[in-house]
Amino acid sequence: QFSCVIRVAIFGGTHGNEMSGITLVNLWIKNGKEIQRKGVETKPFITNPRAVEKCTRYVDTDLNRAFTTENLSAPSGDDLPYEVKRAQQINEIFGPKGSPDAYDVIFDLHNTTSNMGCTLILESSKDHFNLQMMHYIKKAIAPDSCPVLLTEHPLLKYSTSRSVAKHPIGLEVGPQPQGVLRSNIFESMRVVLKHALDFIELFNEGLEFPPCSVDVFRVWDKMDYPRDTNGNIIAMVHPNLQDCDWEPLNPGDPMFQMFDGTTVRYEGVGTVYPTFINEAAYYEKQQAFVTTRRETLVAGAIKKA
Ligand SMILES: CC(=O)N[C@@H](CC(=O)O)C(=O)O
Ligand SMILES: [Zn+2]
Repeated sequence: QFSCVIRVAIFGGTHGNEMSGITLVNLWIKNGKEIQRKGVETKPFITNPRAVEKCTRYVDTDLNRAFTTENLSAPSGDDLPYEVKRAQQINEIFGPKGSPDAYDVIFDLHNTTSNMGCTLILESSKDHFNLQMMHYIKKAIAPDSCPVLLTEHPLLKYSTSRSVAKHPIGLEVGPQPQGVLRSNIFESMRVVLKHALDFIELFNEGLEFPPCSVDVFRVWDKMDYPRDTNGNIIAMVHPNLQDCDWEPLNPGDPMFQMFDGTTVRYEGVGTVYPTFINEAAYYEKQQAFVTTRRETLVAGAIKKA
């Protein structure tokens, strides 16, 4: 599965207003010492330079939704949206997606305005390499925590920049406003990446990682803000829910506060764990938060061939 040299890319600026990843990647492009590991080729890369320049999420369309087979196989031309052209270039450099030539690992660095702490995003419950890595990171940063969000879902999964790699990993750290750098958020992203690269080095040196289990939050549903018949938002995230990412939300618990002061309560079946609560970038996606359910995944042993 792994060739001799493990190829790793670190993406910053997939969204041009998420400053931690942009800043770290630019630092590492200047001086890569911190991210060098034995037997590992690590490439720091700014994925959406035009959005970074304008300090905006994207220019034409969301790059982190653009890596569909349809986009990647579209005949290239000047009329394509900027991010679709960029997705094709990224797929050429780091992919092709789904092929043996693709990069082994891509870390994609994001910030959120939600109070999610340092979240690892996993795209497949069957990715034992990533599960082992996440297990390693969780142990390394304890007693601090680092929740794993599993985005595997028949309808809600999206085509990310990192998905061109064999093992895609999203790193989502918040709360941090768009266009702003906060030292605590910046440092926690840096620390998680350090442990991740340490893991890859140990794996590359031939260390065997025994079977383990990893607690994850699996994406369950997306919740929109209450709206009037014209589609205008008529409520806010309820104060009891605001900033309570990863905490249980039970049927009957307050969810939204209408502008007229009344409370909208959660009416689902059973306990869910909301996250991406009040994420600024998701207003345009009609999403106030996502619900997740807790699950324990088992990772088989891994060892480099
Ligand atoms: C706030 C934000 O941009 N979150 C990312 C999550 C991810 O990378 O999977 C996104 O929507 O693309
Ligand atoms: Zn982002």
